[in-house]
Amino acid sequence: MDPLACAPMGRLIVIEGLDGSGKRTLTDALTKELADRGLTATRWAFPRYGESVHADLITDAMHKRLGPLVDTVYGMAVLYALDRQGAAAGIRADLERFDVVLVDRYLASNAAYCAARLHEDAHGDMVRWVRDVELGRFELPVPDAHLLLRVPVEVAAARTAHRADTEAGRERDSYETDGGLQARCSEVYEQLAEQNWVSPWHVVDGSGPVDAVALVDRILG
Ligand SMILES: Cc1cn([C@H]2C[C@H](O)[C@@H](COP(=O)(O)O)O2)c(=O)[nH]c1=O
Repeated sequence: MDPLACAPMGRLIVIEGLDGSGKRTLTDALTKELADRGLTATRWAFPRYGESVHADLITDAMHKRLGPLVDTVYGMAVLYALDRQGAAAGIRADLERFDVVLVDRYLASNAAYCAARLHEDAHGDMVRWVRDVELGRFELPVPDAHLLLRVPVEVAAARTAHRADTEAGRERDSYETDGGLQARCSEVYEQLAEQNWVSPWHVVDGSGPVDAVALVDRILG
């Protein structure tokens, strides 16, 4: 074997969608389907609650624990980006060890949610900023593909409300209770998918069960 040949890198697949779109369930189904095909997979989720100081600061802001202080879109965008920067080396290492690395929310969440909190005129600048900072300056591993779980905003909202009622300690955060934000966010996601922002996007209907077999076929080509 050529000693200079590089080991093949795993694929970095990002799962995106509104709060309540079913990202966790889809990630579980993909993990199982990949294992059934004899492929190794691991997973990450952002923000890294309980694992990074940046995620702790995000939680304070999301649950309105800042008192008279205000969170700003820019401040939040930086915190989310720093949370990911702290994970970059770990993700890179996983890409060398696993066939597939599944990520539940990545920089596209920052682009979609932060843009959705700004006037439409500023959306382009926000989306560019996220890409330049996270992939450019922070050098995060670049995704090979994005999966966007498309669900009507009302369906996603009903799911997060149900989760808050039935799961202990799963109180809805300030983004989840803001229907206007979720609706604008959904629009930005559609634009990112349309542009194949950063990598190819696959749109998946998340209102019912997802066919993981067909989806893995699509992703792996
Ligand atoms: C990962 C990430 C999440 N978010 C938002 C989306 C969610 O409403 C919220 C928390 O994510 P979660 O509900 O999936 O735990 O943070 C961003 O605004 N930027 C990011 O980079």
